[in-house]
Order: sequence, then structure tokens, then C-alpha cells
Amino acid sequence: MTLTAPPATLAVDLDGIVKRYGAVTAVDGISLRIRPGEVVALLGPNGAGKTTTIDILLGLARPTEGEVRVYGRRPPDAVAAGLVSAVLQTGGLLRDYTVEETVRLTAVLFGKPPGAAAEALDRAGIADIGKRLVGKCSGGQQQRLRFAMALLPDPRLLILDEPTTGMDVGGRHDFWQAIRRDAEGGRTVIFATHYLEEADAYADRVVFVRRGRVVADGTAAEVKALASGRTVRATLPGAAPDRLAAIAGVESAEVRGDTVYLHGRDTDGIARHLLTHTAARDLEITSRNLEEAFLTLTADKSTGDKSAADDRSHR
Ligand SMILES: Nc1ncnc2c1ncn2[C@@H]1O[C@H](COP(=O)(O)OP(=O)(O)OP(=O)(O)O)[C@@H](O)[C@H]1O
Repeated sequence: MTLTAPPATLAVDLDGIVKRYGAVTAVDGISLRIRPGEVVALLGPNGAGKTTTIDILLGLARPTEGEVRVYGRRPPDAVAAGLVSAVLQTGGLLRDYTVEETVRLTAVLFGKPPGAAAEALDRAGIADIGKRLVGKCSGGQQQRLRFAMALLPDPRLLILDEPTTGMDVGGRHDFWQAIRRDAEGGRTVIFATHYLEEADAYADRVVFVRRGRVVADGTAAEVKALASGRTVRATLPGAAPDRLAAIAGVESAEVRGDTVYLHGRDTDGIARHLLTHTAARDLEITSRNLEEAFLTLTADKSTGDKSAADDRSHR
């Protein structure tokens, strides 16, 4: 997919970003273009550079090298203009205020009319718990409160750094429902998460970061295919692994008893070969899940297609 829009219309344009803290290189050359309205998940193991990238987008850290633009502006200018806001994991809430008071106070700080507070509560899906004390809210409700507060400047870009850590399944579901509903109005959303199923379920696009670099970038389905291809499983008694590995398109072959497992990207071609040139039967083609893709892409011996990943990072 090629991006044809001029750079000024991009929500985020990171170009060759490097961030060093002394001897530590937290970000090692990230280039990423995000269009308005995209919901993008940043995934990666601990220390991959996700938070540092987010800090750079929020103007909290300055890159050592490279250029960054948020809606065509330097991050501090974009934040000052109310184009960007963030939902961070902890802090920022006063336990003895009610949910409604908290949002109203924040609206006053932003110079917004009281109606803005009611709208933000509604958008975050917490209008019904407006009278509840913040200290009595669950983790998920508190995150939706932070979301409501972040919505007050009506930002064009919303950034969330691991927003659902510690929430139960129901809380996470409700939180993401509120974010997704809001994003349907065209808001750009970037979130870092450790929950792969969240990226799979809620992001239009998944960016895998490892050691400060983008190792894969695409839809969850594309990233899964890029990372690990698919697997053809078949019953084929007496199969020799080296002959299977020689079939066009096979990247790895495994034999367990009478069952063979052939991994590759052109699984249709592999299946066709098995059916026409061997006695294989009971064929089954399966995708690996995002969890396996993640492990493959972030392992030290990555089998990810680096050149394809690089192409995608410049979309
Ligand atoms: N202020 C800092 N000073 C020194 N090193 C830092 C600083 N901030 C981050 N780092 C280092 O940079 C690397 C990237 O950290 P970062 O927090 O961006 O990763 P992350 O992907 O967000 O990880 P996690 O998922 O654990 O939050 C790590 O090795 C971290 O220790």
C-alpha cells in the first residue's frame, strides 16, 4: 500500500527517529507514517522502545536524531494546540472527587463549557457513574475517566500507553468499546499494549517494535502472514523431511508419525503440490495467531522478512 497524501496531512510522521540515553539506544531509527483516522497498536517486548516513541510524540522527550511531526507540527506545538492528548497508565486522579466533578474541573482547566464535560462523560461511556467517587471506581472505570479527560480538548490524535494493564477482561472490553466507538468519528488512535489480542481485535494496523526498530507493520492479518506464513498439515505416511523441505514454497517441514507440517507463505501452492504429486490426504491449512507471530518477530533470531517490514514502515 503506498501513501499518496502529502506529508502535511499525516497524523504522525516519524522519520529516522533515534533516541539515546547515554550508552542506551532506546529508539534506533524508527520511520512511521500514520494517516488521520488510523487506529494503530504499538507492540513489542519490554524495553523495545514503545514508551520512548510515545514520549517523543507527546513532546516529553526529544529525539537525538530524526524528524517528528504531528499533524504537520513539532510535538510540543501540537500538544499546546490541543491536537494531541494521552491516556497514561497511572496518576492524575483525585480519589475524593466524583467522576463528574473530575471531568468538570478538567473542562474548566481547558476553558471548555460545562456541556463539554457531559459530552466527554458520554463518549467515554461513564455518564451513568458520574456521581461515584473516583476512589470507588474500578481500574477500568478509572481508565475510562482518564479517557474522558483526554477527550476534553477534542484532540485529533489520542495516545494510550498500555491503558488496560491490570484490568479484568470485562473492564478491558468496555474500555476498548468506548475507544473504538469514539474512533469511528475519525480520531487517530495510537496505543501501546502487551495484550496481543487487543491489538488483533481493536487496531487497524499493528506495528511491532523490537530493540528500537520496526520489525513488522501491517494489519494484524498481514503481520501474522509476514511473521510466520501459514501451515499445511496433512496425513502422509512414510514422508521424508528433506523431500518435503524441497517442495517449492516450503520454508520448514516437520514430520510427526504419519502427519506432516509444512510452513510457508504460498500454502495454496504447497497444498496443490501435495495433492497432485504425493499421496497426502486430510489437508488442513491454518494461520498462526498473533502471539506466535509476536514471538517469531521479537525473538533474537527473527525470521521476519526485514525488507518487507521496512517497506511497510514507510507507508
Ligand atoms: N530516561 C531513560 N534513561 C535511560 N534509559 C532509558 C530511559 N527511558 C528508557 N530507557 C531505556 O530505553 C529502552 C526502551 O525503553 P521503553 O520504555 O521505551 O521501552 P518499552 O517498549 O516501552 O518497554 P515496556 O513495555 O517495558 O514499557 C529500555 O532499555 C529502557 O531501559
